Amino acid sequence: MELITETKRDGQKREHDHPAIGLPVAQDEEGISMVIKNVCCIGAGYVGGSSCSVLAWKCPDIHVHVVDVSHDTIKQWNSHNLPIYEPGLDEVVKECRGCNLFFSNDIDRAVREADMIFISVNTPTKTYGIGKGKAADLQYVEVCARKIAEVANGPKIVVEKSTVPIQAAQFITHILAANTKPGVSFQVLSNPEFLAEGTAIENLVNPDRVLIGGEESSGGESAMEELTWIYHHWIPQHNIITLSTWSSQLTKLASNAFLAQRVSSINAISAVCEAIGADVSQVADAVGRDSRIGSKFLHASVGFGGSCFEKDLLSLVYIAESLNLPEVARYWQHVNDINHYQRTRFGQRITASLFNTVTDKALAVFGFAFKKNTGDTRESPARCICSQLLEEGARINIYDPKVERQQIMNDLTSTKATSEPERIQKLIHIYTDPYQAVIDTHAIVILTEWDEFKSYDYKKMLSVMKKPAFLFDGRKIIDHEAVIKLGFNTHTIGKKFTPNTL
Ligand SMILES: NC(=O)c1ccc[n+]([C@@H]2O[C@H](COP(=O)([O-])OP(=O)(O)OC[C@H]3O[C@@H](n4cnc5c(N)ncnc54)[C@H](O)[C@@H]3O)[C@@H](O)[C@H]2O)c1
Ligand SMILES: O=c1ccn([C@@H]2O[C@H](COP(=O)(O)OP(=O)(O)O[C@H]3O[C@H](CO)[C@@H](O)[C@H](O)[C@H]3O)[C@@H](O)[C@H]2O)c(=O)[nH]1
Repeated sequence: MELITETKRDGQKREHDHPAIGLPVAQDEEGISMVIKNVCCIGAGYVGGSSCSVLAWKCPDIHVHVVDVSHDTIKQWNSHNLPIYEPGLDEVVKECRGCNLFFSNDIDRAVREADMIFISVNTPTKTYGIGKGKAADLQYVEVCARKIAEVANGPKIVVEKSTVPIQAAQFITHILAANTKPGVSFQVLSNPEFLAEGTAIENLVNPDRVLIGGEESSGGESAMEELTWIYHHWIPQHNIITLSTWSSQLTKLASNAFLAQRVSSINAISAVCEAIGADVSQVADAVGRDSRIGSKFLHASVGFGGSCFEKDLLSLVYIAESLNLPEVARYWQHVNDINHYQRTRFGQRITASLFNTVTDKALAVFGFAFKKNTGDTRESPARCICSQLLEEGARINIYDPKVERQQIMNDLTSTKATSEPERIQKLIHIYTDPYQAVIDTHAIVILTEWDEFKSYDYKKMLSVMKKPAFLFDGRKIIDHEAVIKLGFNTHTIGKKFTPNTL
């Protein structure tokens, strides 16, 4: 394995390739000795990688070992090119890696050495069998529970960080309890993660709240105290909420459902605005000034994306259906349905505005990630809208500052996206320069809210485009008056189109 040399917080240059052991006993503020904290995290994805990097950074007295089944992912965590893009993450990893933060594939060793084990593996929507298309797939969580049961050699606190349906902690507890050996005991806690991609480091350093759910027993309470002690290194007590396991798990799903519901609510209003001639930005601003409502998550858009909102909404729908609460299930299902409606509506508006056909027309697409400041394309509205346009025969020139070319190609030509991958592939061109991407196109379509899109020279772009030139702002980030003055026919969410007569 390649050795990395990095300058650490003590100013020393160090090389490393494997986890160190034998860190000193930790002490809290009063100088009371706490148990040695060897923390292990199973799953080196967005959540495991970022949250444990911050944990190592804020707790130099804790040894943090992040493990994963994927060799490629771990190789990247141990390189200068991390597997995920998050503002600020590189700096945190650089400072701690090789000191008290380690990444490896040695899951057995990490579990054995840890006194606290975070489970941060993926919990996608099931694509098969019972609950297909709605229920969370817990197979990876179960594999972790069984692995911990198999190799644990002493008392362990198991912390479920993945987003899971209620009752998941019970099934983890059941698997662990059925496999206890002499000298081995387990406590299971729920500690859902609330970071948002693109702002993960900021959210982890200054969280609105941290939830710690556990059992009402002396073992459960002392495990909760241990985890509270870790978070106390940087988070004030009033932001740490202890609650029951079920409340903790349900709060995570409810929080995402509430946020998604706000986006769908304003998007539903945006359709009304377009029909009657009101402006959704004005409505959102005025509605959000009511302090009981607040202004966040009221930005109308092409719809929400990302790996969590849809998945967690569907999981909530499935739970409600399983509990025989069909009205509740329908309510949350509709939040997701409005999201699909919003994406489709925008794609249809593009085709309708371009004289009812986009066949063989070149369109420049700005943005493919599901939101700005991330390279993540999971459930990105751009995937859905591009697929819609490709189905209509449009040629699309895509530019995104962070998404890799291969990722875009995979997303648009996978069997999930199309039944004709070869035809579709020929219609897609990926650009690294937005000014090249617009040459000879009929329209610019903005699908991610990257800040750099606001400051482009649209006059220069217009000069190399076909006329009449169109601009579809699916994120409402451009100065529309300015681009209309330049000569663009400008369409945006939540506002009626006025033909450009200039
Ligand atoms: N991405 C987010 O912004 C976010 C935020 C909050 C909560 N969550 C939740 O956190 C969980 C993880 O999400 P993510 O985005 O980090 O997922 P991810 O897909 O980025 O990472 C999951 C990692 O777990 C690894 N893994 C799977 N099974 C494993 C096993 N048995 N042993 C070792 N490694 C294994 C995978 O290889 C992968 O690297 C999910 O439940 C998600 O809903 C995600
Ligand atoms: O006013 C808004 C706000 C967001 N969005 C879109 O909604 C999606 C989700 O955005 P955001 O919530 O910022 O990003 P995520 O990384 O998906 O984070 C959500 O999902 C995570 C995973 O569960 C949670 O941890 C976070 O708290 C929760 O915000 C993105 O496509 C945004 O563009 C809008 O369209 N309008």
